[in-house]
Amino acid sequence: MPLKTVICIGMAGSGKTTFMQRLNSHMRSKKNPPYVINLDPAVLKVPYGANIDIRDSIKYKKVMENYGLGPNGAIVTSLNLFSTKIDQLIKLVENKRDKLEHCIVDTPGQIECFVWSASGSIITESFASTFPTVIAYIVDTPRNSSPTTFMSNMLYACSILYKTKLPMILVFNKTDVCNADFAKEWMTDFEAFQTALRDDQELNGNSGLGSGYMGSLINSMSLMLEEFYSQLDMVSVSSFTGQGFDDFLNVVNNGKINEYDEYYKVERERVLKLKEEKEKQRKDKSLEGLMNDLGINDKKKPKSEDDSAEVLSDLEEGEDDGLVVPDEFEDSEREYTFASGDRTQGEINAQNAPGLQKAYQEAANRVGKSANSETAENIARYLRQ
Ligand SMILES: Nc1nc2c(ncn2[C@@H]2O[C@H](COP(=O)(O)OP(=O)(O)OP(=O)(O)O)[C@@H](O)[C@H]2O)c(=O)[nH]1
Repeated sequence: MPLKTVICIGMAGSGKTTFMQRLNSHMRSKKNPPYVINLDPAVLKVPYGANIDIRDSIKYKKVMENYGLGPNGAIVTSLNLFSTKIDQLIKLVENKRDKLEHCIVDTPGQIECFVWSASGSIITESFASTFPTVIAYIVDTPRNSSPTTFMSNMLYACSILYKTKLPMILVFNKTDVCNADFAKEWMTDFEAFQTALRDDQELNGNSGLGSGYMGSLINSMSLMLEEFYSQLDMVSVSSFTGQGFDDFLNVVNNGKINEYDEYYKVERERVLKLKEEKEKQRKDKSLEGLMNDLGINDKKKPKSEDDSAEVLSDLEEGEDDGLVVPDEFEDSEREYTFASGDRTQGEINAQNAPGLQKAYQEAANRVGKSANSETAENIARYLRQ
């Protein structure tokens, strides 16, 4: 059995962490322990034993202080910093490929920080391109018993499904408090949802969310979402009592993983190939532009030889051009860093020059330019400036 990844996503307070805790203990009780990852940098306490915890490498409060950020900005920045290490994380999980069957991942409560950030996409993509991956979208059942809240949550889930292009399981949590049968009915019977919306309108009058523009918007949305519902599996669970976790595992292992292999993997490979080709074209183009700028592209003559237009400047010779000269102490180290000398920190400095030179020499060779080491050195010097 290949190792599968389950990424838990859900609105703040939907019970992701409690769900992770219960899933972990449920799997352990079946003698099938998972590999557990926490990607929420802001959580104070993780109630399950995590094999990898983002908080070990990123100090969320320090990120806030050092970068002068608010809580959400700091979550995104923490994820950005962490995503530079994603290949190492994937390698660690890959080492468990033959020993474990599942890897479960908790994500930040501020759903948009993960789902709509570049780093969230990088992390999700990295998992999905290495292991069969499903999204467990956790829904707070009692809070979604109003048709308008339910619809808003489903729209969010829909956007995540189409963005990640990964199989999704809707997990209606907290069913010890409120049964999720109503949700099942709304998802399968359009008339039932319309009736609930009408009832809500009658109950709350014009002040309710189910009335006016919102009401008619939700009405139309519910028609549109029929297609979305048909692509989903739904389970109801209680992270408190453990009810429904066998069903959840059954859907992960037998239903959604097959879907991943049949449809998503093929689609993913096609998209990745397309992306690679586009990226290669973009790199070739920007390298050519760079060569042109430096006047070393033999396809084009240097500008000064054939350009009739002159570049005008208001500056007298020797006049200050306003460029800021860096302070001597400006390159002092930040307090918060990853391992020293790591290029992923995002600093391209003078020490990286030999590496840069080599990389650009190779790049120049790849695009068939007659680049010699002097050319590459020029490029490196240009970039350093
Ligand atoms: N009754 C009941 N309460 C639950 C259940 N699961 C979680 N809760 C409660 O819901 C609240 C939020 O749970 P968390 O697990 O912290 O939710 P979360 O989605 O991880 O929260 P954030 O990461 O902060 O967004 C807590 O008070 C939990 O005790 C459940 O199955 N039943």
